[in-house]
Amino acid sequence: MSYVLGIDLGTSSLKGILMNEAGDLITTKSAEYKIDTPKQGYSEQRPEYWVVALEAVLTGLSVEVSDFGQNLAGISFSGQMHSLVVLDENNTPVYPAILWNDVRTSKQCAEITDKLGSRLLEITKNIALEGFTLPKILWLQENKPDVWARVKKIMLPKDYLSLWLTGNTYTEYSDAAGTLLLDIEKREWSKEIAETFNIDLSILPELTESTGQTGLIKAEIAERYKLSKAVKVFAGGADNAAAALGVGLINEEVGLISMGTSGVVSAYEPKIADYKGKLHFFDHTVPGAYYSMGVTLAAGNSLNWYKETFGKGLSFNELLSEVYTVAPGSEGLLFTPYIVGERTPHFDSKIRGSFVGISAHHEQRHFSRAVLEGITFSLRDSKDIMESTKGKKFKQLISVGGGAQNPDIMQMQADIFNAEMIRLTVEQGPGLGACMIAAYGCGFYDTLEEVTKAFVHYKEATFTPKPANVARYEKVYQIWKKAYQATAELSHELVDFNEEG
Ligand SMILES: Nc1ncnc2c1ncn2[C@@H]1O[C@H](COP(=O)(O)OP(=O)(O)O)[C@@H](O)[C@H]1O
Ligand SMILES: O=C(CO)[C@@H](O)[C@H](O)COP(=O)(O)O
Repeated sequence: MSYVLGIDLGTSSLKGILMNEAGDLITTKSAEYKIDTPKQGYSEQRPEYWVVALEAVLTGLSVEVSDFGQNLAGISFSGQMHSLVVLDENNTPVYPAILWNDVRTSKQCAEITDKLGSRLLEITKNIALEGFTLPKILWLQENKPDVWARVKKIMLPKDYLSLWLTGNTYTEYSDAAGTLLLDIEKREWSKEIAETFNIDLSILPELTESTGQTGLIKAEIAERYKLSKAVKVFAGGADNAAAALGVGLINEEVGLISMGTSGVVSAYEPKIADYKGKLHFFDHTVPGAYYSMGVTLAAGNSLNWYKETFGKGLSFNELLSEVYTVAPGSEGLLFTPYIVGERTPHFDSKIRGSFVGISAHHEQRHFSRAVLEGITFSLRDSKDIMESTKGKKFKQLISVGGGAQNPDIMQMQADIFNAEMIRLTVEQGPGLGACMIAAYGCGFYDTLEEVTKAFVHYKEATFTPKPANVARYEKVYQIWKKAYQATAELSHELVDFNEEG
C-alpha cells in the first residue's frame, strides 16, 4: 500500500506523520528547533533550522519503516502562518524568518491602517496586526533596505520546505490569506495593496490550491532517502487551515480548539463573512471554503515559559501532576497569558501577562492550575465572540495541539467552554490534514469528504462538562475578564519604561 507523509512545520518543532493510503497511522517522528529572540519582542527562526529538522524526520522514517522509500507516494504540509521568508535570486534566505509571534511591527501596522483605511478590510477581510506578513515586509523595507534590495521572492515557512524538496516556488490560498496581500474575493494577489507599499508583484509566489501539486521530489533528495517512486509534493495549508481539515471541520457542526504554541478557536465558513476584523478570516484548505478564528498568542507558549521559569527540568506531566488537587478557580489566583501581547479579543502588542490574587497560602500547584485556567479563559474569549456573532453555540469541540495530551486540560476545556470535548485518534490535527491533502492529491480519493471519512476518527472517550465546575468557572471567568482592563495601562507603561532602557 502507498504511503503519504504530512509535515507539520510548527513553531517549536517539525512533526512528520506517515499514513497509508487507507488512512492508517504508520508512525510519527519529530525534531525540535529553537526560536531566536535577539531583542525583546523579536521572534525569528532561520529557514535552515526547518530543513535540518525535515532531514532528521526523513532519516528517522527511512530507518524505522523498512518500505518507506519504496512506498512513499506523496508529501504535503501544514505550517506556522504569517512568518516572512525572504529569498534572493538563488532562492537563498537573506534574513531570518520573522515569525508570527514577533511584535516589532506596531508602527508598520499603523501605517497600513492609515494608508489603506477601510480598503484593507474590504480586500483582505482582516485588519493589520503585528503577526501578519505585510507589516514584516514594511519593517524590512524601512529598517533593512540593503536586505530588502536583495529580496527576489517571499514565501511562507512551509513553502520553503516545498521549494527545498522540489526546486519550485509556490504558495497556496490558505497561507496567502494570512499575508494581508491577498484579495480574498478575487482570489489573487492584491495589486492595490502591493502598489501602495511598493511591493513588486513578481516577488509574490504563484498561487495554487492547497491540493495543487508543486512538483516532484528532486532526484538528489530521492536518492538520499532511497525513494523509488516519483514522489509528488502538494502545496498543503496554513497550520490552522490544515488542522481544520484534519479534525473534519468541513461543515458548521463542530468547532476547533488548538493549544499549540499559540491557542486557536476556529469555525468552518461556507462563504465569505464579515467579522469586521474581530476575528481573523482566511481561506480554508478545502477549495472555495473559509474559516474564521480567534487567536491567543501565547497558549502553550505561556505554559512553556512557566515550565522553563518555575519548573526547570520537569516534564509537562510532572509539572501538572498536582493540578487536579486544586479546585476550579485556583483558590483565588488568576493568570493572564499575555506574555507576548495579545490578539483576540484585545489587539494589543503592549499588554503583558500577570498573576493576580497571589496569597500566602498559594503553592506551586495553584500557580500551575492558574496558568492553565488563564490560557483556557483566553480561548473562551474567542469562542464567545464566535458564538455570539454566528448566533449559535458549539455543543462539541475538537481539541488538538500539545495541550490536548493532558486529561486535566481537556476536562478544564469542557468545564470552561461548557461543551463536550473530543480528541482525534491520531493526535496531530495539522499533520493529519497535510496527509489528507497528499492522499487526495495522489488521487487515492475523489473528494475531500471521502478522505475525511477514511482518515478522521475521534476517540470514543470524550470530556463532558461537570455542572458544578461549569457554574464555578462562570463566576471566576467574569472576574478574570476584568484583568485585561485592570492591567492594560500598567503594562503599557512598563513596556515603554523597559524600551527606554
Ligand atoms: N504533555 C503535555 N501536556 C500539556 N501540554 C503540553 C504537553 N506537551 C506539549 N504541551 C504544550 O503544547 C505545546 C506544543 O504544541 P504543538 O501543537 O506541538 O505546537 P506547535 O505546533 O506550535 O509547535 C507546547 O508549547 C506545550 O505548552
Ligand atoms: O499566527 C497564528 C495564526 O494566526 C498561529 O496560530 C501560527 O499559525 C502558529 O501556530 P502554532 O505553531 O501554535 O500551531
